[in-house]
Amino acid sequence: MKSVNVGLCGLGTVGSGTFNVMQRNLEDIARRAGKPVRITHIGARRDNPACEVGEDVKISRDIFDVVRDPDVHIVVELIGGYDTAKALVLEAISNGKHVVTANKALIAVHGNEIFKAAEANGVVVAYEAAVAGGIPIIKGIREGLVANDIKWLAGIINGTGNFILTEMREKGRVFDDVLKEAQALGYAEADPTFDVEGIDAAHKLTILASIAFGIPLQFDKVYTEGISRITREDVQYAEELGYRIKHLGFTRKTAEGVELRVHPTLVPEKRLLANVNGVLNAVLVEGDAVGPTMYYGPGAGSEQTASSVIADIVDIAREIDNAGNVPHLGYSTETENLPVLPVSEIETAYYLRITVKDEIGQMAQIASIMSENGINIEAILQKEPEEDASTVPLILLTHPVREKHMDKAIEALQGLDSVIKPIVRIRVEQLDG
Ligand SMILES: NC(=O)c1ccc[n+]([C@@H]2O[C@H](COP(=O)([O-])OP(=O)(O)OC[C@H]3O[C@@H](n4cnc5c(N)ncnc54)[C@H](O)[C@@H]3O)[C@@H](O)[C@H]2O)c1
Ligand SMILES: N[C@@H](CCO)C(=O)O
Ligand code: NA
Repeated sequence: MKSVNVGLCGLGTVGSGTFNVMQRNLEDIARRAGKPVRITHIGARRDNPACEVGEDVKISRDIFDVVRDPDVHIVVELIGGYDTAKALVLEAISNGKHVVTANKALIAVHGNEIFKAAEANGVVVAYEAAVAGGIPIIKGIREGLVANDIKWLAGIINGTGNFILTEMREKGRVFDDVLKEAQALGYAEADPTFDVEGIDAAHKLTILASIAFGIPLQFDKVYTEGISRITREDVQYAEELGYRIKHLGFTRKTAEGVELRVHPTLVPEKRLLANVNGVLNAVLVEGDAVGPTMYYGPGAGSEQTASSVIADIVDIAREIDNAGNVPHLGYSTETENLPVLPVSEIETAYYLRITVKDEIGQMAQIASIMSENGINIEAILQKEPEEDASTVPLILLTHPVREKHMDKAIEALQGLDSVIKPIVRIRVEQLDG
């Protein structure tokens, strides 16, 4: 093929970044691809003043005109959301076009169906930009770590959430104020509850677990907790114990099945992951041959994400007549269907914040409930009484325990007369391979 024509659907944050980087680096991109690669058709509801689109590019207000354009070889879906995006991608596939998307919601929820359709039609659906923005993590795992039996991976995979936690810790800012800034910077999802309630991270973890372990995409089985209940006090107490609170996606293969979970996590402050701040993302992957490797970079942003979108476009352009030599989820046959474990069977250490009446004998009662449930305490901090002087926060760090035993202990603790507020629990991961 002499030159490759790209149809761009959606001209928002990522769409405009993709257009501008393609224009700016056109010559280098052509030399790297071995042929000219051009955006020839844009589908957008309105023009974007951030993009100077020349006369040579066709503009359609109906994005479906792009997937029906016989001259377009690669359709780039950057509109986001589930339904229209799914219809658009499936129609592109059935019209024999390759697809590039940044839409993790679409891949995590409808990816199994979409990849099947793509394979049946001999086209590729590429999604590097969908996970960890500009970091080449899909390529890193699916190709770079192909030799390894992957044991586990842990990642900071939502830029907005990490930006919020960082600003709260470093500057003492309040949650809502930082979220507004993340939205203005173009980091947040159209519905920002996807960011702060962990749904976006769960979409990305679904994808990472599938390419790490060769299991089907199973978004509905991810245990998901967001950061919206994290307080400044917990951030501070964690710090006194030598930890940082990070919102992690975590997946591990055990003899019983696969853990798939997204939640705030205490990470020892000396770990690299604990020092990934702002909108930056990082994914730590443990392979049996290579050991731990970490991938670090911008998790969101216009040109940062465009970097991954264009990497996929060039990958396809290089092999356009022979595309598809890397299987969509990295495995060309269905893997043994490893079950996903319920969260009750997962074992982690815990940080607990228990607010008790300031009276004698509390500690003994708490210690005895913990020991009845087989839970060992690693550290206890007794803080100063709170403003009203009648209650004190007790901060406990435990050794690893099955979640179902911790559930029982918390239920018993919560039943004590002296425990007067809901107990806060945050899981702890040492992340030391
Ligand atoms: N913003 C980021 O940093 C980032 C990073 C990685 C992935 N993503 C993903 O990229 C995708 C796009 O995100 P964004 O931040 O660019 O969003 P955005 O809201 O800035 O852009 C989406 C654009 O698509 C347009 N659009 C939506 N439906 C349309 C339709 N039916 N017809 C025509 N135009 C339509 C909107 O008008 C808007 O201009 C999403 O799937 C998002 O999750 C975003
Ligand atoms: N809203 C997402 C965009 C990148 O996927 C984030 O903040 O990480
Ligand atoms: Na990526």
